[in-house]
Amino acid sequence: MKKNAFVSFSGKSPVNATIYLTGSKSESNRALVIAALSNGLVEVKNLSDAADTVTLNGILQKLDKNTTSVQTVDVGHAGTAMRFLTAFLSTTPGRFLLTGSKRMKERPIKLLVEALTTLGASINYTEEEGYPPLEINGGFTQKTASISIKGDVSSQYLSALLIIAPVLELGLTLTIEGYLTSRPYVEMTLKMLEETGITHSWNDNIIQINKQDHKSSTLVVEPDWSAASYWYSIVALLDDATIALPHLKHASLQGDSRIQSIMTILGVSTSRTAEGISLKKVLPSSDIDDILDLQDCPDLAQTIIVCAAAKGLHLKFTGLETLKIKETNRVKALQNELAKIGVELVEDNLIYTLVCDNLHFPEKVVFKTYDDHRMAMAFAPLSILIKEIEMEDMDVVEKSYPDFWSDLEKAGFIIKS
Ligand SMILES: O=C(O)C1=C[C@@H](OP(=O)(O)O)[C@@H](O)[C@H](O)C1
Ligand SMILES: C=C(OP(=O)(O)O)C(=O)O
Repeated sequence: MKKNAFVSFSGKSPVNATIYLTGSKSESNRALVIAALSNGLVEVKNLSDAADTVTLNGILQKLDKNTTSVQTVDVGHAGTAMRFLTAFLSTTPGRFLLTGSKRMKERPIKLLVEALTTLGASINYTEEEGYPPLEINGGFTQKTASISIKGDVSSQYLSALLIIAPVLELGLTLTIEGYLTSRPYVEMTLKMLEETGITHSWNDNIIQINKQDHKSSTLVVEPDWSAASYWYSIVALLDDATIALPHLKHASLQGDSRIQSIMTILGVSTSRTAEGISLKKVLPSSDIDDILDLQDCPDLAQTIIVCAAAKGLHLKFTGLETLKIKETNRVKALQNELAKIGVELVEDNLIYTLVCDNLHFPEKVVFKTYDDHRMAMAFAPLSILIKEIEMEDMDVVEKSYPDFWSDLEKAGFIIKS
């Protein structure tokens, strides 16, 4: 049963809180699949509590290597798990039906399936062509090392292919066609592979990985920068606040650490401390780019757009194309919910502009979350400005940040369900 959260802010200022964020979902999901392919050589520490990671871990633990019957693998809403498992199961002897939630069946996977099929994998669609569920006959004889894939739909396809590359008999030569979206996630994949001894070359648009063994190593997952972004929004909307985020790394594997520089324009300064990172409310920097390009960090888009809207900033954004194929169509979801505070997000030729002339904060707003954790977490900070928010389906946050609501309580928010 879905339950709603009633969120308000105590008004107590200044806010001083220390928040221990869970591990990065992206790093955790890579670590799990790399470890599963490493013949027991790679160990993983500090796994995320994110439901997507718990789901992927459960699936990998439960796989039966000795059965010839079809194993049904259900990833729910977990996009990275779907993409990584499509590649992983293709290399794993056995028969699998890889499926997910209703929304997962609307999230495209054709480019990845085509790339794997070119390598030699056996994958069929059981419902709509180009979308999960997939029927996978795992453990293929590789036909070629060379494949190419469009880079502008989802970087997860590339990461999925790169993670299995070291165990492919002929290795992998991956040509990226066109623009590479979410590029830092591909860099994260390669860096984590490097930590486990896997070497690669990346020249122009070609990434090459030879067949090679992982080395005995430990992948230690960093705290989640996407989760940290909601704390930046909270600090930006408060009059006076200091938030400590222990163990968070300034120089991170995660591209979402870019929130540090972006949030200077919304009035949050970041400092490095002996423990990790500390956020403080400051005067906003006036050094604003004409257009903020979010292609490298799509998961920050909702945080930044909602926070900027609440501050009445007429900012412009590009790089939002991939938002339409995530947990929901995030552009539409943002447009619908921002309208409730009088803000429009207007698209013109792939440039999105916040129009805040009618910005207002009603006494109470009910926000919908569209089965999207980031909708709930991006809009919750508005309870600093709106007397009461009713957030639909509060447990949606479990996908990446299960402690979100209890962490808010530590900073003076009041959460009732
Ligand atoms: O590889 C990853 O861990 C991710 C890549 C991004 O997806 P796209 O590459 O589809 O933009 C991001 O939005 C997602 O939350 C996690
Ligand atoms: C898009 C996301 O996740 P995924 O694609 O893994 O479902 C996300 O966490 O914002």
